[in-house]
Order: sequence, then structure tokens, then C-alpha cells
Amino acid sequence: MIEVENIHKSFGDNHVLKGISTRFDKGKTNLIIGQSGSGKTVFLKCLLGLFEPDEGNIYYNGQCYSELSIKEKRNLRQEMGMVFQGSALFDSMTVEGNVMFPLDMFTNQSQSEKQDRVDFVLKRVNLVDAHKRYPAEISGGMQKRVAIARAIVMNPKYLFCDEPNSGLDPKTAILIDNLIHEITQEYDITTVINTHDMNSVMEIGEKIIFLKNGHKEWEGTNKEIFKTDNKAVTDFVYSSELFKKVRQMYIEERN
Ligand SMILES: Nc1ncnc2c1ncn2[C@@H]1O[C@H](COP(=O)(O)OP(=O)(O)OP(=O)(O)O)[C@@H](O)[C@H]1O
Repeated sequence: MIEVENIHKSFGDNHVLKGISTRFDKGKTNLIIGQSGSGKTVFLKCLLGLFEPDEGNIYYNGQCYSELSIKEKRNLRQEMGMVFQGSALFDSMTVEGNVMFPLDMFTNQSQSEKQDRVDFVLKRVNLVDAHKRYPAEISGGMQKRVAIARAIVMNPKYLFCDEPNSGLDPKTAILIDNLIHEITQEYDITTVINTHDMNSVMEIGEKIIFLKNGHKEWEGTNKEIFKTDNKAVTDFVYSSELFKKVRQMYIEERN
């Protein structure tokens, strides 16, 4: 679980995060949504410990980040997996090499232990024949699976994903969303996803927080987002005609 308590972050005069408080539960897929420039990436980077908030605290399973020693922060960092926008794989390494990288860097496991773990996670993301291929030789959807395998290879307690669907066709995007959602539940991970994808919001948004100009404008579940009267949320989420119609149908069905 991650608890966020009144965090503020500025860059010079630009007050980007303005007192955000929320909670992300474990085993749940938590989404951050909001317009471009609303502070989603800065918020995600604060959760990852890449930016230190100017004010406020973040608690990871009850441990206050700012009170941890350097060694404790390093240990916490190893409990975090990250799926970067665009996958961010190492082009010169095979699929297997990419997934093994965190184990090489942060563990003293034997080669056969590492190999077993890599085989296990690649199987879990449904990639069984790609071990020896290079990122350039596989599709965008497969690259995303490799990125997910790499993010979970260290058995993380926290998984952060920045736009995991960007650049994918709608069908592959749904498969990737479902994979992240299943893994979150299966391994009881606290997952936080920064997304623009409204389909993800509807399908896997067990908890959604909507940022507007650095404030938390709204939070709730994918079921509640259908019903909310918050105009900023409805203008943003239902900006497309298709989603407007879906919402209308939902409301009519309920009446
Ligand atoms: N390292 C930085 N230094 C200075 N300003 C920054 C830095 N990172 C982000 N900002 C500023 O913080 C604000 C919010 O940016 P952020 O990237 O969090 O938006 P976002 O909601 O993720 O947008 P998008 O959806 O387009 O990725 C912007 O005004 C941006 O210029």
C-alpha cells in the first residue's frame, strides 16, 4: 500500500503538485489520469523516489520515505518495478538479457537461478519463444511484454507504469492492460499506472485519481466514474462522442 499525504512539488515558480493526498491499495490497479501538463508524470516520479516532494510525505507499507536511510531507500527502490513509456529496452541485449539485467545488477543469484526466474517471468507474460531475439526483431506488443517481465523479475511490491499502452493498437492495448491487471492481483502488487487511455480507465480502473492543474480533482472507481457529475471529469473522460454515448446508455439503463 502507498499513502500519499499532502505532497507539493514546484520547479522554480511553477507549482506543479498542489497538496495531493490519496491511497493506493495493494492488489489493485490504480490509475492516474488528467490533461497534458496536469502533473501526472511528476507525481509518478515522486512515487518512484526520483523527485523528492517539497512538502508532504509518502508512505510505502507504512514506512515514511523521507525518514528512510540511504540504504533503506535503496532497498525500497529494489521493491519497485517500472514499465517505461516506449518500453525502454536495451537494444543491444536479447530479450533474455533485458529481463535478466535487474537480477545481474541487484542480486547474487547463481546463473541457473537467474535463468529459472527469467524463464518463469517470460512464460508468465506469454513469451516463450523470444529469449534470443533482440528488441528490434519483435513487435511493439511483445516489447511491452518484455518490459513487464523485466519490471516483475525482482518480485516487486510496487509496479509503476507510464503510458503502458502508448503506440499499441487497441486490441494489443487491451491484452497488455489485462496482463498488468492479472499480475497485480496474482502477486498482490500495488500498481500505479499513468494513462491517457480511456479504455484502460473503464476496464481496469479499480481506483482512478484525476489530476487537474496539480490538484486531485476527483477520485473513485471505474464504476463511479460513469455516475459522477463532476464536470471537469466528465468533460475529460467523455470528450469523445463514443464515450458520451456509452455513458448515456449506462445512465438510461440504471433509470
Ligand atoms: N524536471 C522538470 N523540471 C522543470 N519542470 C518540470 C520538470 N518535469 C515536469 N515539469 C513541469 O511540470 C508540469 C507538469 O508536467 P508533467 O510531465 O507531470 O505533466 P503530465 O500530466 O505528465 O503531462 P503529459 O500527459 O503531457 O505527459 C509541466 O509544466 C512541466 O513543464
